[in-house]
Amino acid sequence: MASKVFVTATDTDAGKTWVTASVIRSLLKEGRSSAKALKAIACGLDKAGKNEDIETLLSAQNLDDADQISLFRYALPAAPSQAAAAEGQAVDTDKLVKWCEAQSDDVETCLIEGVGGLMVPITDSWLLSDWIEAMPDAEVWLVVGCKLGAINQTLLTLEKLKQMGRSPTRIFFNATKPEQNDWVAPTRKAVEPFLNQGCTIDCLKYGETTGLTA
Ligand SMILES: Nc1ncnc2c1ncn2[C@@H]1O[C@H](COP(=O)(O)OP(=O)(O)OP(=O)(O)O)[C@@H](O)[C@H]1O
Ligand SMILES: C[C@H](N)[C@H](N)CCCCCC(=O)O
Ligand SMILES: [Mg+2]
Repeated sequence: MASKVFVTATDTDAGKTWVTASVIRSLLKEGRSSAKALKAIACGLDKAGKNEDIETLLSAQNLDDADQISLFRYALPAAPSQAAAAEGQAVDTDKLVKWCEAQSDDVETCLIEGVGGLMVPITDSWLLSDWIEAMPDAEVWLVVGCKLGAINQTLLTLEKLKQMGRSPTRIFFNATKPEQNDWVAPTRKAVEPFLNQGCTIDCLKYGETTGLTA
């Protein structure tokens, strides 16, 4: 398994945190303690100042301090450019990339969960795709939230990743709700002919986790 993996998706709520938590649990259970999962930018805090993704990933790693896995946190559940602006701030993208690289240097395997999908603005002039480009040695994994419309979202995402020279090494066809289970196979069937050679395919129905570690 690559030392650095960037987990992106077709959209927000596709299952990035679900997949990332599932994989980090497997890695740590195997005794590979030098693995870490990050949610570097989190948007959406509850009244106690907690973010759901961060809590899920902390719990999967038996950690308790948000600062261990997260750098920028904003209250508004929106794109980072907007969530930061609502607090009179902007994401410092240099700091973000340097922090992710430094975190990755400390461990054998580092999973980095993105935010929403590939074209989400991190700032008004820097997209999530720019974040991936700034981390050229990270593998890209793509999580597909299977539903009507996901085929188009997936092919657009694959096209952009191909243009970037960063086609995914692994794709997850995921159901985030029981009623999405029936969309997993048809979405996979339509997308598979367009996948780059060597891309590993995983299908996760609602409630299923992945034991994958490599
Ligand atoms: N295979 C699955 N089985 C059961 N629940 C799932 C599955 N995948 C995702 N979910 C649930 O669906 C919701 C959305 O998934 P998740 O939070 O992982 O999406 P995300 O891509 O990380 O979204 P965001 O863009 O907000 O980070 C969560 O409540 C999660 O627990
Ligand atoms: C708040 C949410 N859960 C994510 N963290 C942010 C998703 C931003 C999506 C923006 C968009 O694509 O319109
Ligand atoms: Mg998430």
